[in-house]
Amino acid sequence: MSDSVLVLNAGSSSVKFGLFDIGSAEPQLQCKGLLDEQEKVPRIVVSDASGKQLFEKRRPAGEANDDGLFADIFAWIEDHLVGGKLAAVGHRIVHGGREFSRPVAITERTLAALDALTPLAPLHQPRCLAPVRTVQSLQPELTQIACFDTSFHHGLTPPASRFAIPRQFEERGIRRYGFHGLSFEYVAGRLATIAPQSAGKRVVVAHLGNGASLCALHGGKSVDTTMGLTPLDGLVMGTRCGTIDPGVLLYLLQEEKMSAEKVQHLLYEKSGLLGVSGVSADMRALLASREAAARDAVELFTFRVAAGVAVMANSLAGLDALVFTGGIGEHAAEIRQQICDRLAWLGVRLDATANAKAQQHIAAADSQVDVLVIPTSEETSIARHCAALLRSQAKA
Ligand SMILES: Nc1ncnc2c1ncn2[C@@H]1O[C@H](COP(=O)(O)OP(=O)(O)O)[C@@H](O)[C@H]1O
Ligand SMILES: CC(=O)OP(=O)(O)O
Ligand SMILES: [Mg+2]
Repeated sequence: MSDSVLVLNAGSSSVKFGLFDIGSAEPQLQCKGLLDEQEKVPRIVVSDASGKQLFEKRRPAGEANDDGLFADIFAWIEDHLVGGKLAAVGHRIVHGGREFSRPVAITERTLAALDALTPLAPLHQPRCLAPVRTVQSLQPELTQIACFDTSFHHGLTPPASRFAIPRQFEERGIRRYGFHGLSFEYVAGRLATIAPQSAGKRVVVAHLGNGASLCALHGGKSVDTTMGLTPLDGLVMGTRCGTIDPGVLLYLLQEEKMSAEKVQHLLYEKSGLLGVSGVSADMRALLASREAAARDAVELFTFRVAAGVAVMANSLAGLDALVFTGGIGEHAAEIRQQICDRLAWLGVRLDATANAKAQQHIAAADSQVDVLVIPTSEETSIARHCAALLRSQAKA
């Protein structure tokens, strides 16, 4: 049996992991797992590549950190590695800042540089970096590789990358970085296989999960995206406000006398679907709710996704394909329908039956825009990057 890579993807509402065999050109998923913290009792669930459950363990609710969780994941994987060895652990790191434009092996210096980016992704960066430290303490010799959400957007140029503030701030790195790049990269690759006629054209990918953003792809490359310096910008998210008049922040600070920490907490953790609905950050709960405020939150979500698609279409000077991915994008037919209804003026039309069944192609025959559902796999993107980096290190 050949070597494996363990991939850890610590997102804002879930921790996902995958064990990949990297013996062949394309990494092969051996097993995958999930910790769903939105359930009342958080559970780790491990299943094989086909989805058959292999292992389940409940975690105590409200743990102070994920150390115990990662120790459990590690123990399970070590027990199930037959033959070959674990060559590396690959991590999804949300912010790579100016410095990290491609995957790197993690050193103490890298870790310190990534830690310093925490103010630019306060919800994510600590969650992404904690498992790096846990693995360091469990297996100090094991290679760990950082793969960045921001890398895929590194080629963004003005005007898409620029904020309208004095230029000296841009020189200091205050610009749009964009996130969810590992997901957009994976989806762009799948699109090239599934719909090669659309892949090279003007494509908008809607990654709609707990965090949500859009990416304008031209020739498979990111040319615009809705997130900015931080993953707070753009669409309405589970608990994040998305685009907001910056005057609101000034008002909260100056007139409401809120501290910067309180404003950060409000905008990252208490806003978005949760803040508007007062019910939940989870789209499943909002769609099931009879509360008017839950409907308001869904309406604002779809309104802003559709508005964002129009902005991305502007960057592409048109729209040939729209792809839905992420937890909401893949599973919520009603949300896809509402968004596409709002985009009818751009020539987007859904086939209601195909949409309800979440088929790969969901555009109606008369749609001017191809519409697809493509399940994402940030873990596969990370495994590919790790395998490539390990191969290049072996050659060097
Ligand atoms: N069947 C479903 N219907 C509606 N929304 C769903 C469904 N399944 C998952 N979701 C939504 O997807 C979100 C999680 O998306 P995901 O991409 O897995 O999250 P993360 O951003 O943490 O990676 C959940 O918060 C939930 O709102
Ligand atoms: C960048 C981001 O928002 O990530 P997630 O969707 O995992 O919260
Ligand atoms: Mg995610």
